[in-house]
Amino acid sequence: MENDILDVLLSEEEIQLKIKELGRVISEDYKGKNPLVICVLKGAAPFMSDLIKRISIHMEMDFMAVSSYGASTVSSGEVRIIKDLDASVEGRHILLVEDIIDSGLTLSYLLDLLHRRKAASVKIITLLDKPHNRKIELKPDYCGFIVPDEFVVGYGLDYAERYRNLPYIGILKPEVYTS
Ligand SMILES: O=P(O)(O)OC[C@H]1O[C@H](OP(=O)(O)OP(=O)(O)O)[C@H](O)[C@@H]1O
Ligand code: HPA
Ligand SMILES: [Mg+2]
Repeated sequence: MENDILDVLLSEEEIQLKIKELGRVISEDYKGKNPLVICVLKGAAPFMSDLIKRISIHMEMDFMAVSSYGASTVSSGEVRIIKDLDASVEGRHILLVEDIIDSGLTLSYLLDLLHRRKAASVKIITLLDKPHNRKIELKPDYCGFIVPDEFVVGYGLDYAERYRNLPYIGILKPEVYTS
């Protein structure tokens, strides 16, 4: 598995330090709001799990599973809901947790959905932002790191469902997905 990684982009330590800082800011910004923190499965699961431990105010969590990449490095453009939320979002302050924003298609679909379901507010927190190939203009409210235009894996991010279990974020060798 490790042999397929070209370079380590972000170490475990760098990721954890950033999450601590993001948790502090979120705790301040959402004081008294009891936010509903929504994890966009599967990629955001490790980030969500580390982030909530750094949030020091009351909050609730829920999960949604969507997929648009399948076994490809390019978005299919079609976002499929695989698992919907358990609870209503009406009147709630929502914080959407993502691992990466790339084309922007996944989040623009979810933003639209949550607004139609009458959330009081919807904000986005992403660990990684890859702004180079946006198909839709979209800016995160909170962001860990801007990453280069490379296919990255690890810490939840996959290629064809693999590499999610790497504890760091690395650049995948192009021969892995071009061969
Ligand atoms: O901005 P976009 O181009 O839409 O790409 C970002 C989305 O793509 C990946 O999820 P994917 O659909 O591969 O599902 P997964 O989280 O289960 O890996 C990633 O986790 C984001 O949710
Ligand atoms: O660079 C990426 N890596 C893994 N999953 C992704 N989904 C969108 N971009 C990426
Ligand atoms: Mg995802």
